[in-house]
Amino acid sequence: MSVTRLSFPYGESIQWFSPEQISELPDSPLSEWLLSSGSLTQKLRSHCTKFEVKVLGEGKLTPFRGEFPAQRQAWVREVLLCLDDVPWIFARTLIPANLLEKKETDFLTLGTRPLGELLFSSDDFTPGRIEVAHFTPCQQLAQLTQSLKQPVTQELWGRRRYFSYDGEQLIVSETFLPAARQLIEQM
Ligand SMILES: C=C(O[C@@H]1C=C(C(=O)O)C=C[C@H]1O)C(=O)O
Repeated sequence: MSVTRLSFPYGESIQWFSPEQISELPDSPLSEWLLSSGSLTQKLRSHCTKFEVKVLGEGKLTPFRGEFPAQRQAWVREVLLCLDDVPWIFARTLIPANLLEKKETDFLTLGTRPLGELLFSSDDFTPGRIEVAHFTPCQQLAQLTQSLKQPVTQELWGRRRYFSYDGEQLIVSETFLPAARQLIEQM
């Protein structure tokens, strides 16, 4: 898998909705994956022999318009979650400066360990509501799927979750790549 770090960030500005606002969620089992409340990492691990986090990039960036209104800058982490060498999830996490300061070592030394191991390993972080999105990637993310040899033939589904910690919030968004949707729909 040849992905150039030169293109980080890959994320795009996406319109997120609460599930109730979406007239047609995808059929099950994809809808269950989208709305599942536990750790996505744990769910993914149970469907593969080899689970891998490939870090596409991390750094202090300006969020997209409307992505994190209260924050002018945030620590952004983008990764691919790969199952048996197949990229399933493009994940983009935004951590506000105040929260980064409180848990700096944890976040900055994460590396290829899944963020979920930090967020679900204690009661410190409280998962919030899930939002969903249904979109056609058009810029960097489209180039990324091409470079992964996963052409986008139908809109992608994604989900976004807030996690609260000591009065702060971080945002985790996860986009199901074409290969993931194909394999989930065969389950
Ligand atoms: C939030 C979780 O962590 C996963 C791992 C991520 C990472 O390592 O950056 C990002 C999003 C998640 O899919 C989870 O497991 O639910």
